[in-house]
Amino acid sequence: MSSTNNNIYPIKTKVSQAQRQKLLNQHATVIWFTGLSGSGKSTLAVQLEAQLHALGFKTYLLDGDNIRAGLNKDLTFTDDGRIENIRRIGEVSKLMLDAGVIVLSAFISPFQSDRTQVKNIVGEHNYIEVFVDAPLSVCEARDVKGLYKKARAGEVKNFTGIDSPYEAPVRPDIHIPTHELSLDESIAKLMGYILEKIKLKD
Ligand SMILES: Nc1ncnc2c1ncn2[C@@H]1O[C@H](COP(=O)(O)OS(=O)(=O)O)[C@@H](OP(=O)(O)O)[C@H]1O
Ligand SMILES: Nc1ncnc2c1ncn2[C@@H]1O[C@H](COP(=O)(O)OP(=O)(O)O)[C@@H](O)[C@H]1O
Repeated sequence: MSSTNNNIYPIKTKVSQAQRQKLLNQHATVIWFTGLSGSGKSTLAVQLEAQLHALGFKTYLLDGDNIRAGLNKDLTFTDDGRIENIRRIGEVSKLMLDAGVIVLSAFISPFQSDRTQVKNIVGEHNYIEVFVDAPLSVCEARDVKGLYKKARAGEVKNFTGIDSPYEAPVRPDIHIPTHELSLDESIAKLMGYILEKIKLKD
């Protein structure tokens, strides 16, 4: 018997991912929302999940604030904290894909290399990247949680767009400029792209 890594011996299940997908009648996919704080990731992910669920798809939404309140509450907003945050969410997303689920992941995920790593972890045919795009000035004016104000006052450190970087995706699968599109228009654009991809093909 050979070990893959330090005496770890993964078991093989009797039920395959293909069988789980068939039971759920969907192509398990990760829909990855990336963008500045206040760009609209959570709003879009919540609405999209509701619409997909209403159509009978089995979904689960992973959202930055929720995950950082539990699984990842040990992590900070330093570069290293964010890198580990996204690595873990990539692995969680992979487990959920294995379960056959449509995963909506809404994280700032500011670094291109981390998003590429997630794509590699879950497989590029199972990954749809959504760039939720609004200029920093618009996100700051929205200031949904008052965090930009705190960051400008120096009360919150390492805030994305202020004193921590955001690397915009160069070739996202979908680009949603939320300062130009209404929520309904944004959801229509997302549905138009995603519905075909998550249908199970024979
Ligand atoms: N320093 C700093 N920078 C950015 N965001 C901050 C920070 N501190 C707290 N918050 C809150 O955490 C949410 C972002 O968490 P994420 O896990 O998505 O961030 S990351 O992907 O690890 O960069 C983010 O949620 P969104 O506004 O929905 O993006 C904030 O509510
Ligand atoms: N097209 C749009 N899509 C998503 N949110 C929008 C859009 N237009 C305006 N907004 C507003 O922008 C804000 C985005 O906040 P939120 O979803 O919490 O962003 P994030 O999760 O990226 O931090 C909300 O107040 C939302 O109503």
